Amino acid sequence: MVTQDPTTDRILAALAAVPGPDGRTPLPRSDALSEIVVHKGTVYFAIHVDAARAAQFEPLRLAAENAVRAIPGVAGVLVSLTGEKPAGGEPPAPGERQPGPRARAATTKAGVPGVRHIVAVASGKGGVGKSTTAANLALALARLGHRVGILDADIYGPSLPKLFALADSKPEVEEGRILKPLEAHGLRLMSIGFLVDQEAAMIWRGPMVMSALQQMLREVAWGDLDILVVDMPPGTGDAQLTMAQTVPLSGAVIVSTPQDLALIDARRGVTMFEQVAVPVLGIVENMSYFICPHCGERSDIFGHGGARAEAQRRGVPFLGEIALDMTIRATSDSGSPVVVSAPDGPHAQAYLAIARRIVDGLETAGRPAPRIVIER
Ligand SMILES: Nc1ncnc2c1ncn2[C@@H]1O[C@H](COP(=O)(O)OP(=O)(O)OP(=O)(O)O)[C@@H](O)[C@H]1O
Repeated sequence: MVTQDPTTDRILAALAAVPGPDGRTPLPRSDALSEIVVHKGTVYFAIHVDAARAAQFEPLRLAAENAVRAIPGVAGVLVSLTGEKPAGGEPPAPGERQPGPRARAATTKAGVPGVRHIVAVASGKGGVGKSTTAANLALALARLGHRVGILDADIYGPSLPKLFALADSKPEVEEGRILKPLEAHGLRLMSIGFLVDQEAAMIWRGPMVMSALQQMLREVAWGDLDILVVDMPPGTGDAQLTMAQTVPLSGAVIVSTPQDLALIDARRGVTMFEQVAVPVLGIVENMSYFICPHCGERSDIFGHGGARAEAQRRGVPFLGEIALDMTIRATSDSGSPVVVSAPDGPHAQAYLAIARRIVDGLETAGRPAPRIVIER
């Protein structure tokens, strides 16, 4: 027998029996319901509520989930509460000003209990080696003795399952809807790639992506962590800006290659984090230079040093250089990044040096500004 996905109309009809956030208007008629996505029998949607009162709306989330679960043919339901209004929501009242990015950041960011620092690893454009860098830096931070987690926020192109050879692994549900992170090489890991089909995630739009991210951040039993590394989606568009605003980041690391074009994008990345008042911990130059495996001669294929100069220009720290080397690629492809597979080699040492600078940067960023006392 071939079962068909339940139709959106059938789901809306079921949800009509559930009062929305105001306690009266049926959910489909309130402006709180996101788009509904159905993929292989599983129904996904989000309910937009006041972020400051999110816990209060848990019964609403459960009621919506139960109503949809009762529809014949529904294999699973994933409903999330989000604090974000859907795009094109109510315009501000006359005379009312839209909050600027900083104000919005302040109203929507709540810390993640048990997690001391959240650090974004970002890049202005794709393919510069951001995920490889994030994974190796997380491993290097763990080698320095910190308790480290890594969250793959790249919903459209998750890399963690491959980087840690966990493509067939699924997280266990711990209690209620709290997920247990996977573990590898002493890190706790979560990725959308562990939870849903890549095809399903590809069709998600802004609010769905945000709700999935908030869930991976807040409905995962991260436990006590010193640092949670977030592998951000590449680019500096609206989705990245919203993430930078809503994730309570202690700081951001920008990955760039040395070419001019990549550096222009890296500059945009620095600007984006500065706009939302997230300290930029520094820039990493990846694929910085090449050492010939046969003759050992070094060549600066892309014109090495551009990121250092860019960091200087922007007044942000330069964190270090990582070589373009086949072992970095091959070890990542085989699920055992270079910091663990060649822990004494030069690449692992380079990542460790960068990790130390990140820790220093976090300490400085978290410290109150020094009080200057003028002695007479
Ligand atoms: N230093 C390096 N030396 C050699 N290969 C590298 C290096 N860094 C990354 N790579 C390789 O480059 C490719 C892209 O890397 P990665 O997936 O980390 O980039 P990304 O910036 O996260 O890309 P996207 O954001 O588009 O997913 C991978 O095949 C990776 O193994």
